[in-house]
Amino acid sequence: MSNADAALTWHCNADVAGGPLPGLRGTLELAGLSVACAITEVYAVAKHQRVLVICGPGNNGGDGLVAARHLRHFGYSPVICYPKRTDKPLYKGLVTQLESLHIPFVTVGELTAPLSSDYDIILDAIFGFSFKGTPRPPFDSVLKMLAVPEDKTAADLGVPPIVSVDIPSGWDVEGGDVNSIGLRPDMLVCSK
Ligand SMILES: NC(=O)C1=CN([C@@H]2O[C@H](COP(=O)(O)OP(=O)(O)OC[C@H]3O[C@@H](n4cnc5c(N)ncnc54)[C@H](OP(=O)(O)O)[C@@H]3O)[C@@H](O)[C@H]2O)[C@@H](O)CC1
Repeated sequence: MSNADAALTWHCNADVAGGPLPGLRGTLELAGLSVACAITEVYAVAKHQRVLVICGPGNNGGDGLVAARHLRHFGYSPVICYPKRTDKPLYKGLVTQLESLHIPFVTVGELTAPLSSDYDIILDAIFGFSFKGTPRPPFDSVLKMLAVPEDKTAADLGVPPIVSVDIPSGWDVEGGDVNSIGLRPDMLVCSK
């Protein structure tokens, strides 16, 4: 059994450690762990160690914060961009856990093109099913860095493989890429 499988089994096993965590904390933990496990299956740490985790202001961002912690435990080197934080205790706790693991945080201004020079994978945890309208700052400029127009390739633009949580960020949950954001993830991790 891999470390990722062991972690997922532990989380889902109601007989250990009092069982799964309740409420939003529990769902974030399970979602984030599942995302990290999915990444280990597809992007081996030996070739994809440097992971940029971009977290939005809602629960999609929370999935990303949890995934970053597990990725670190699985041997990856995550770096987090979390430009719009909340004061909610659950989220402050997630950030404290990441800081205690010495996982670096970067600002949007510190992200420079081409991203492939600094990162092997991007984890897109910016927006999920509650995204509405057109992206507002600072996420509009982040999404532009991740966009790959139809007539270009990610390699042309130096955009690393993108793993999106639940929905490609900037896409409408029903209508798709109605704003022509151009974010085209290589992998989507979502719950059924
Ligand atoms: N059962 C569950 O709930 C579970 C949910 N889970 C995960 O959570 C995700 C849903 O989470 P969510 O509902 O918190 O919303 P999410 O998509 O993260 O974004 C909301 C934030 O985005 C912002 N925002 C919106 N539009 C914007 C714009 N145009 N430009 C800029 N900002 C904009 C908006 O800001 P506001 O409009 O309030 O100012 C708000 O702060 C879901 O997809 C899944 O991944 C799983 O963990 C497990 C169970």
